[in-house]
Amino acid sequence: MKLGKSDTDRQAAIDRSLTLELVRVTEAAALAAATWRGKGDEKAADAAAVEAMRAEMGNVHIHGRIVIGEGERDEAPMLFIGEEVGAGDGPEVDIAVDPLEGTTLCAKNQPDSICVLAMAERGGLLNAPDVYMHKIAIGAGYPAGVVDLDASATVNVKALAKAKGVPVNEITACVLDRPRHAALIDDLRTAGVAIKLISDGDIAGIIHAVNTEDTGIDIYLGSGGAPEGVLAAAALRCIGGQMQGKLILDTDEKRARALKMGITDPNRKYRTDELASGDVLFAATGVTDGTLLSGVRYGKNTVRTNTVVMRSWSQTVRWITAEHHR
Ligand SMILES: O=P(O)(O)OC[C@H]1O[C@](O)(COP(=O)(O)O)[C@@H](O)[C@@H]1O
Repeated sequence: MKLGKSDTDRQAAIDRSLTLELVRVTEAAALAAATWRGKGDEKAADAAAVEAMRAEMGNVHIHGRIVIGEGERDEAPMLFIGEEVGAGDGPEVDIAVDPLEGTTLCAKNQPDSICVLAMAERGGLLNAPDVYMHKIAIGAGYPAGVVDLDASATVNVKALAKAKGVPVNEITACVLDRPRHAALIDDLRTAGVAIKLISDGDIAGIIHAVNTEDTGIDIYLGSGGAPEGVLAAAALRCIGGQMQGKLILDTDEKRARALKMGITDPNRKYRTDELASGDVLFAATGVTDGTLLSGVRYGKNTVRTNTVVMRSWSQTVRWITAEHHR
């Protein structure tokens, strides 16, 4: 991975030893959620992940503040927006969490349910309200702006194919399988693109579009949760690639909610480094077996977890398999 000039020129703002502490946090959430795998109860799985993540976060040496979490203080008892987390004896950082991304995937024991956390310098993560976001993402190595949210899907896949030097029918797009994407899916198929439909989990979907050599996916397109968009951008700051996101603020109530969170331009298109800026850490642990990570595995005496942890400043990506004694 190549370092961007702006990354090499600045000092690392977050102590690197925190990366391993984050791994413990997402591991704890995954171990808790895995006990609810395949049991058809999304809420219980999510609650278990939230509680475990919150408890383990108390051991991390930070003055943390949740900017993306389980909702507003009145709707979430733990990991609510604005909650102070961490041991209180380290740097001031902002935290975005999705304690269980793909609650339905976990409840049905389907691929790519993961526990996710990102950490950035204060003010480094967009305080996104819980609304939908239009998203587009591609891997590294393309000129800036080769795809753009304001262009049609057809124009984007043609531009991407040209930049890759392949015919459009060799491009694969990842799209969330939702009725709202019917026209998008039609347009992509008419253009000749192969579509990988996913039932949930667009953080993994976006990371897959950057890991093209491993996944065969060239581009992610469509709308999904805005909080998930910020978390995906945090990952892309570490692994490269391009992403754009635009909040869907289509009612007065949503625009007012966004304004309360400091978003003054409801039509703004955000680049990756505007969704997650400065020094950023990202960690995700697999709950169910997936393309991104293996899920929690129960052995006779040990339980195994798989985690990816990355950092934007060094662009280091670590894959950590841990054996936890029972
Ligand atoms: O299911 P919707 O309303 O289309 O929302 C899409 C969002 O739901 C997810 O698929 C799963 O979210 P949950 O884990 O909250 O169920 C996200 O990855 C995605 O951003």
